[in-house]
Amino acid sequence: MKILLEDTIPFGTDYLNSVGEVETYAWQSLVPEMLRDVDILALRSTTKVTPELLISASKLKFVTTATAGINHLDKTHLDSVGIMHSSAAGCNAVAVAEYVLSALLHAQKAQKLDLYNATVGIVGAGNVGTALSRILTAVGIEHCLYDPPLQQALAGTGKTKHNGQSFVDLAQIAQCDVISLHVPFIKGGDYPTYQMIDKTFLEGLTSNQLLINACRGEVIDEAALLSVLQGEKSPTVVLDVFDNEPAINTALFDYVWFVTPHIAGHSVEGKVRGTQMIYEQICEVVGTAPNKALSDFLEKTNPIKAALNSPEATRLSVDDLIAVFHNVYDVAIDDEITRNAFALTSGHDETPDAHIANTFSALRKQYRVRRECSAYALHLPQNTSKQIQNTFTELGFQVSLV
Ligand SMILES: NC(=O)c1ccc[n+]([C@@H]2O[C@H](COP(=O)([O-])OP(=O)(O)OC[C@H]3O[C@@H](n4cnc5c(N)ncnc54)[C@H](O)[C@@H]3O)[C@@H](O)[C@H]2O)c1
Ligand SMILES: O=C(O)[C@H](O)[C@H](O)COP(=O)(O)O
Repeated sequence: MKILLEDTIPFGTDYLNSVGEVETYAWQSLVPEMLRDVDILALRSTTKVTPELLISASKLKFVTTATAGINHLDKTHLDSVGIMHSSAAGCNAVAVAEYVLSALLHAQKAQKLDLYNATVGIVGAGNVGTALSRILTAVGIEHCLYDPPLQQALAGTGKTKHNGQSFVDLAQIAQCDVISLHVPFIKGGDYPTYQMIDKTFLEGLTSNQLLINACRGEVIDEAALLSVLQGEKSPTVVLDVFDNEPAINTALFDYVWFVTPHIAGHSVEGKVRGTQMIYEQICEVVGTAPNKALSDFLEKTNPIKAALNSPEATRLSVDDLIAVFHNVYDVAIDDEITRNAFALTSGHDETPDAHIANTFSALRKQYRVRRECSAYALHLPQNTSKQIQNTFTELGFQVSLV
């Protein structure tokens, strides 16, 4: 069984070399001829699986992506030619939720938000939306959900809430202090998401609101966003994703608070979990039992020793949360790296458009090592209250008192 893997899949060969004859291809080098004798193809989101790519793939029986998003797979075509397909649903949900938490903590620090009195509107309550809801519940931040397909599916089973949270409509989401987008990019059908955050929605926002997009750029009408951002009552905006990646519109950078190059889900855990998931799927297709685990591939981290200002309080203070959590992930670091990379305009011989696309892609490919809360042992003072210990445990830390 020949398995062709994109070289962006961490530990792909280590996971799969006992399952079949593994070959890798360099990122962005895949052409139809390379698929002539391939049975299984595994890739990530920047490789588009189109009818043209598959023209010679007569043996191909399974395509899988080590990512949550699947809009790069032409599912209609795969179904029509009988090629099975799958994805790593939920692999990086926690990473994205941690990205959003970091943005919220910065908003509190910058006095853009009173976090413990704010409401977060989560658009899309799937794996990422649910992971974010869990984090917000752990920290005690009010939130609500907008997800008509899920709401309808749950209504069929007599449920009106998801994860204990209520559903609202899009008009109510538009009133929230924070709006965080976590839907797939879907064109057409009953619940399209293409530009669902449209001109009218954007023009209704005020300077007291924070809009975060870490799902897909196409979900926002980006031209309308730029025009609103250039206006008087522009909301604060955090963008991890853009229209037309990697050839993005960098004019947005001057108006957006934090910009990052589509890395919200790029924790080590998020990526390796993706590999673990596609490994298990491929084992099933091949008919072999998986015998490798995530823990075989994840290295240990150094512990974090937290000196809390108010360890005995019954509620974790935002300052103490910031002091601990920004050891794990700080979106401002990625914003700075991104802006610095795009600021280097000389020393290359590319056209401006090619320079933007290459810079965006390079930032993603060379992304730093970033771990999730679950990778860290957190040492708290002996007098830390049970409530604060629980909050950190629910955030994923391995908590102990020292
Ligand atoms: N920036 C990143 O690094 C990153 C990482 C992971 C995922 N993503 C993106 O985020 C998306 C969501 O990820 P996920 O893992 O939660 O996916 P998911 O499939 O688990 O959840 C998506 C949710 O959106 C809901 N939904 C679909 N259409 C909707 C609509 N019109 N209005 C409201 N809700 C709708 C679905 O019912 C579902 O509950 C992915 O498809 C991917 O494009 C980005
Ligand atoms: O859909 C996803 O899982 C995310 O957008 C993910 O970050 C994509 O990562 P990529 O394949 O582009 O490295």
